[in-house]
Amino acid sequence: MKRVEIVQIGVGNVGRAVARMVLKERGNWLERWDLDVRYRAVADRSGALGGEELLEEALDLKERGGKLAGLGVEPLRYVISEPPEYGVRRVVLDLAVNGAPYPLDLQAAMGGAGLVLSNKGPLSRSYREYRALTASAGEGLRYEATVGAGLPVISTLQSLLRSGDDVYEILASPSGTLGFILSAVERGSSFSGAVREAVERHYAEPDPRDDLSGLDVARKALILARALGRSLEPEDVPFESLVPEHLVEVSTQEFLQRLEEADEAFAGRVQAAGSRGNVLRYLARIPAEGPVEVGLREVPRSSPFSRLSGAENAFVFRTRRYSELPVTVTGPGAGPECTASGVVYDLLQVARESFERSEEVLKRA
Ligand SMILES: NC(=O)C1=CN([C@@H]2O[C@H](COP(=O)(O)OP(=O)(O)OC[C@H]3O[C@@H](n4cnc5c(N)ncnc54)[C@H](OP(=O)(O)O)[C@@H]3O)[C@@H](O)[C@H]2O)C=CC1
Ligand SMILES: N[C@@H](CC=O)C(=O)O
Repeated sequence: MKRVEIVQIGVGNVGRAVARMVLKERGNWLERWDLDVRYRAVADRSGALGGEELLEEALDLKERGGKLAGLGVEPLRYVISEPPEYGVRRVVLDLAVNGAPYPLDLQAAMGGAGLVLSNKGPLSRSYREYRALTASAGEGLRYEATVGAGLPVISTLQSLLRSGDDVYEILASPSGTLGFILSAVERGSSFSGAVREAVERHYAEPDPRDDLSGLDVARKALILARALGRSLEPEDVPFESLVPEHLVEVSTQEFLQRLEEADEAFAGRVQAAGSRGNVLRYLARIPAEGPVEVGLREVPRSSPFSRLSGAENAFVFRTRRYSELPVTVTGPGAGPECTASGVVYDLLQVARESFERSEEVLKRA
């Protein structure tokens, strides 16, 4: 039997969907691949809860907004420092937000654990830190869910590059939240109502201003540019904010309460584009060379981007082999269930490949 233990950082909307999917599906993995997957620990900001005994209770507690500390936790760094039992493969799932777990991700990768990310933070720090993480984790790193949630975006890019194609540029509408808001306002919803709905559907980042400011799109563009082989720094990807100036500094709670103050101006921008026969979309252009562009664009109704609605994303890969008719990946690009699918697929790939690699080594020995 091939034994795998999960250390999961983050038990938020995505984290809970992942844990529930693993608990539901793992019986099939055991039957099909002899893969025995168990939780070593789940962690939130209050610490790490070990084992599986209280896992269901922990998921319910987090659903209600509680902290794992209430169930008894140890520091996450202790769990990461302690190696798994002999023969057990560890996979760390970083489903947290922003860059804080980076040192633990790095430590886990250096210790030989697999690393699966939905969190964009660890891959969008300085280029030096990016290289340290990707070099340490090697083939054990997967991050499909960081861009386009469960859509096969990173894997499509990697298969184009690995098969020897030249990717000239990626054009994308990569924000579920911004796509949802823009298409809702086009149909007559208010900006405030659309933002609140994106939050309720769990498309948005914990602070939706990380979506509205363009930061989340810039991070995705940086991840794609780096996957293309470009050694860019975060400041090489400037982005255009849609957050009203006077609501930048207030708390998240106050921002959500005062959203109505931005309704008129936002509707005005959408209507002005509409009167010219266009729509607004928040796009990213990631060329193989030259500046990466991220911002709000007015696109004609004939553009494939104008047809996107709700949390739909689109990624258009223009390459040497696909120059006239580009490769396009499109579908829902946000939401806990879709994101969990991407994470769970990566988890299985990392785990299975890790056992395959050691079987190869044994065969050669
Ligand atoms: N929602 C979506 O559609 C998608 C999300 N993602 C990415 O997935 C990640 C998770 O998103 P989501 O679940 O919606 O976010 P949530 O805010 O719902 O959950 C985040 C979780 O991470 C925990 N956390 C944050 N910082 C730390 C830390 N330093 N150490 C340990 N735990 C930490 C939080 O702990 P606590 O509960 O204590 O606050 C919380 O449990 C984000 O990075 C997001 O960008 C990617 C693709 C799509
Ligand atoms: N907040 C993000 C979630 C996925 O990365 C989005 O809206 O696209």
